[in-house]
Amino acid sequence: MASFSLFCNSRLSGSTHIAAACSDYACTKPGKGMSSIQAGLRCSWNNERSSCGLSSHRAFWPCFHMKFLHGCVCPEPRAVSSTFMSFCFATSGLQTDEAMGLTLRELCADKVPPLLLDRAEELGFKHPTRVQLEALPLLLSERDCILHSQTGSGKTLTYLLPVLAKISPRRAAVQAIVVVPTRELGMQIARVARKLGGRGFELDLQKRKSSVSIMTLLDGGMSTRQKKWLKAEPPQLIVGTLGCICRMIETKNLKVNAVATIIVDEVDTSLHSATQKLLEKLLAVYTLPDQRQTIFASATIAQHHRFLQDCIQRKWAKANLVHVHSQPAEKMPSNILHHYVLCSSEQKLEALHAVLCSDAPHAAFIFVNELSEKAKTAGSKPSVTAVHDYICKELIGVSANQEWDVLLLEEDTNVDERSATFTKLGGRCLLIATDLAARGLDVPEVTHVYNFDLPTAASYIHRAGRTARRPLKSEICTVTSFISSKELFIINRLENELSCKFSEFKFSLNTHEHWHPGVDSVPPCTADIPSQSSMTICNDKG
Ligand SMILES: Nc1ncnc2c1ncn2[C@@H]1O[C@H](COP(=O)(O)OP(=O)(O)OP(=O)(O)O)[C@@H](O)[C@H]1O
Repeated sequence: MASFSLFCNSRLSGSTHIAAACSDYACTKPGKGMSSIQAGLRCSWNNERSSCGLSSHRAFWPCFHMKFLHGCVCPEPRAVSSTFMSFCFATSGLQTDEAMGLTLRELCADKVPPLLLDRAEELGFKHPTRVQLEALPLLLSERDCILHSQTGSGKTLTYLLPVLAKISPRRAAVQAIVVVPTRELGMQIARVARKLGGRGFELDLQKRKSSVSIMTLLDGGMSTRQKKWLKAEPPQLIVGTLGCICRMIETKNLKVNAVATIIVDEVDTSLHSATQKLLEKLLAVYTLPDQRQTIFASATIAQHHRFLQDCIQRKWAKANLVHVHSQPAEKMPSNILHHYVLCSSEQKLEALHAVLCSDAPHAAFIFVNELSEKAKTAGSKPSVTAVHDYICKELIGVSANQEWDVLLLEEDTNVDERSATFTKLGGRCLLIATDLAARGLDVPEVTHVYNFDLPTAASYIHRAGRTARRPLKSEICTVTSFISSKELFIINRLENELSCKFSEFKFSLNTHEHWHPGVDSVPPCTADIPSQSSMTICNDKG
């Protein structure tokens, strides 16, 4: 038996909503724990306080067994279920979700085929990450959802499991679409989907075909063979860029009448004037929200309350769209250290070389800003290429780390080279890239990220997020930005906007050996911020 307290503004509606919220959330918990949670629910009033007792099955309600009886102000009765959940996680005092002991299998029991769960376990997904814990029950009960959580927190598995579980492998029709901003992210998501649900477990226990066929529709990569395949034997899952998917629908190569789920990954990248029109067509014209489940995902969604309302008003999603905001106080993983190096623009390349030699990262991403349109028209050499060439010249063959695979990724690289670069990612690689590589790419070996040029705050989050990608571990990773003294104010701004602390790496150009950090092993300040979790809910009444 465990209990918690909620403070509400209004007695009557508060008590009703708490009861409704608890049973609503209990209903989203699959399996045998559910009935005992509902049975044990009771509400009573005590000086403006509604106290709910929950007795539950141990396996399904582990967080309540560890800490309970906390107060939580509920500002809006309708938001009570979000408060309820955020409260549970924020006050549970748990460091990792693994510590809660709940397995992915228990969380998804009865809603995800055992073969799919077996495969997830084989791939190392045994315990859910925080966002999986919060969102999977909702997604598995068919709710439309905005998944808003840190980079590397496991959003891909969060939406792929319910999608693959819902697809009927014996029906030759496109049943789900994942929209991605770049071809590299598309290739990566298709790879994860194939590992989970693609060829490999062809037959289920009743000896029926149970693998899902997956196809990518990525810019620049549509062959006649693919178009024929789309028509003759449609795949069940499509992973593609918005432009490519819309083109295929308009040219009637892709039929969407059987689509039951659409996921828009990195959704904030689709909200610019050019792409938003295409997104509008896909979500509100070619397909209808009432006939499908809609999932949006990103680590950065500016003005998320407004985004949620807009989605409902524009009929991009159903009116009961839920915003799952996992750990909102921590914009970035707390195991990332943030450093900056002060140097003039002429010294930058040398400084980068020196830091690389000093850090000797296992694998790293080096981000360089794209050239301005003006510079491009003037025929200037992209600085990303210049950095790549310099690194190759200086590092390869002379350094002790000559086994690094130095790779280049930028917009102007042709499709085949981009695919080749993507397949080489992993192991001991140094990728020099523009922001093309900032979104979603998952190379768990990356321990260091370098900002040769400073990005915007949102881009900083995504670039930094290419490291620290083992959600249930806390190895320390580093992001180093190279700035001139004139750019120091930007660092201050980033500190405020991102709630993180930067420390200076001091360095002398003549003596690379004497590199030393300004402050030794500064713990990231986000570690001091109390862990929180919140979730906003919007129903028919808004
Ligand atoms: N339950 C889990 N247990 C262990 N590892 C996991 C689990 N879920 C996901 N991962 C791993 O965590 C890493 C990050 O996952 P993923 O790429 O889905 O993050 P993300 O939240 O989509 O990040 P981004 O916002 O940067 O795209 C991947 O290497 C993935 O394999």
